[in-house]
Amino acid sequence: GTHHWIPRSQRLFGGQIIGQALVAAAKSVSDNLYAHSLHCYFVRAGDPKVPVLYQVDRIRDGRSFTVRSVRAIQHGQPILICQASFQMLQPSPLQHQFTMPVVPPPEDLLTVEELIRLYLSKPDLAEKYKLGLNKLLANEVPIEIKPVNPPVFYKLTASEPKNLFWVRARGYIGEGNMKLHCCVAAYVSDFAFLGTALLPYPGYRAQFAASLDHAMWFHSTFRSDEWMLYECESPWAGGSRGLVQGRLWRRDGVLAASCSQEGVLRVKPVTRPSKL
Ligand SMILES: CC(C)(COP(=O)(O)OP(=O)(O)OC[C@H]1O[C@@H](n2cnc3c(N)ncnc32)[C@H](O)[C@@H]1OP(=O)(O)O)[C@@H](O)C(=O)NCCC(=O)NCCSC(=O)CCCC(=O)O
Repeated sequence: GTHHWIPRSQRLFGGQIIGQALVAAAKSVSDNLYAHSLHCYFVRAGDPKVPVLYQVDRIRDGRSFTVRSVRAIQHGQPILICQASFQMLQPSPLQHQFTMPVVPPPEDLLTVEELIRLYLSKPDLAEKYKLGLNKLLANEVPIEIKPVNPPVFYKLTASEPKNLFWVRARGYIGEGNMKLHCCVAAYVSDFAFLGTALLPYPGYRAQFAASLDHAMWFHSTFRSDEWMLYECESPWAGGSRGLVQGRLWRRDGVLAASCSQEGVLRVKPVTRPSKL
């Protein structure tokens, strides 16, 4: 595996490692099998200077379900362990899902880049904020995001640990095969996910944040290069960790995938200049 976007932390983006691990697992199963879940642990930081080797163990080929175990390796040591399970299509009368939240369509909302440009155009914006916003703009990620409730940059207001945004992979993937869309969704699902746990704490900034584990369940067909609504919430934080859960919705209201993640979150208070 080679690298795309590298986060500022200079450790490999977790979503990239999961997505590539799923590519590796999917290559070892037959075409009539579809990914339905994966469970991963991030055990070491990924090194952006070298590629990643994905080693797949064929755990079991069953009649309906097939399980693979993948180790992502760098410098001879695992950085991620991932179990992925595939199933042949087996329709059933048992079928239900939650209802997608009602939100404005992506066409009515601005991308993160457009929001940043809007902020940068404000004449009274302090120089130090301009620098930070320009850095964010230069941070070219292969994902497009349209927040439903755009953040007010640099305003220290606590909010509920809930976040809603439209998301899609940049560029055109096409119908392609469903396995590829699942791999791209795995990439997308890790982006800005753990940050949901920090929303109630604007007085603190993350000194060290990294995902510890990530699980996903794929429910229906979808296209990761088309807008999906990512509904994220954090039901709990404690012990220097935060738990986040997410649902990826197709824009027609079909639940495409569910995700869960726990991450280590070590924070320090934001220091504000004295008003005296
Ligand atoms: C999670 C860890 C770090 C756990 O390993 P560990 O040996 O147990 O490490 P550790 O003791 O936690 O140390 C890590 C670091 O935390 C420091 N530390 C330790 N205790 C404290 C403390 N009380 N206060 C403040 N700092 C503390 C340690 O000194 C370590 O710092 P250092 O790395 O030496 O600078 C490791 O397993 C690991 O690195 N796993 C990989 C995690 C990862 O890379 N995940 C994927 C990337 S994260 C991501 O992609 C999310 C992106 C989010 C987004 O951009 O939206």
